[in-house]
Amino acid sequence: MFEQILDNVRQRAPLIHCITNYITTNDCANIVLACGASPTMAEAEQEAADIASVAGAVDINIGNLNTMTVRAMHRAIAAANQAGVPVVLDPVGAGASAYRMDTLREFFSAYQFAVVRGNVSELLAVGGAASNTKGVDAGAADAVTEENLEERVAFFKQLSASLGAVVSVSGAIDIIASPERAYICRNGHPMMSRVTGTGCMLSALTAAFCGANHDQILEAAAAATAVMGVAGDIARKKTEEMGGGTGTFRVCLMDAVSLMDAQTLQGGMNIEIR
Ligand SMILES: Nc1ncnc2c1ncn2[C@@H]1O[C@H](COP(=O)(O)OP(=O)(O)OP(=O)(O)O)[C@@H](O)[C@H]1O
Ligand SMILES: Cc1ncsc1CCO
Ligand SMILES: [Mg+2]
Repeated sequence: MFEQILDNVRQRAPLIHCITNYITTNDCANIVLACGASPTMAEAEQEAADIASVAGAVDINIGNLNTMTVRAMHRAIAAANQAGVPVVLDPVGAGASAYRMDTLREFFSAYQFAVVRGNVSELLAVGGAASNTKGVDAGAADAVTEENLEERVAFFKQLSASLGAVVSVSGAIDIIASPERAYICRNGHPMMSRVTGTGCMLSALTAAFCGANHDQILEAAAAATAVMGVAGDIARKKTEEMGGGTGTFRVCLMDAVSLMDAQTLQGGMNIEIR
């Protein structure tokens, strides 16, 4: 099924409108291209609605907010909701500041999101639980482990129900939850958290996958996570062979997403459903 979802991205090449942070915007544009979709980064409030309303999906990332981009985000999300375009929200740094939490609260009260995708500390904060977020990074104490997996899956299924959105949580163990069903993904490598923006890239990738698969949002979000995880495994191996560090790894990760095919995905992914 994930192979078909990937194939749809390549065949349909959806336009993905991203309003993201300037730290990782180039990586987000490149990962969208790498998977076969077509990115446009546009954050002027004057044009946000025009672009969002004709996109296959919209990616909203609150990593580095300012008054102007928040205004553009409101325009883009409202237009996407009006046009039936799925919106992926990355609540970067949720729990780190009142400004981020207030902005998220405004979003959740006014709009509908297809997927809310972030690291575990961010999604604990979104769900109103105690969060140990370290700025934009997940706190070690919040990690999903084999011991707390059952409890976390239940929490994120419930959060999915209350947000009316798929909840996609990244870390060593990824959880992609709807109210009834969750995919658990155990691919990837800790080196992924030593490169900035792998989560931002995963959100952009999730938007690309949703943009080509409007009728299967849960599966599209899980497939995006599986592709990123398998790419992380491949990149780790390549980096090791080259004796490289995090810089090499970043390039290998992009390569692995661009070269991903059905067979590699099928053979590499470690996914379970609960
Ligand atoms: N310890 C780990 N082991 C395996 N994979 C990991 C690990 N940590 C992160 N990943 C993978 O890295 C990607 C990004 O996840 P992470 O939780 O670091 O996102 P993030 O905190 O939102 O990143 P950022 O905000 O820096 O862009 C996901 O594909 C995730 O599966
Ligand atoms: C480092 C950083 N700071 C704000 S956004 C961002 C990119 C990773 O989320
Ligand atoms: Mg993040």
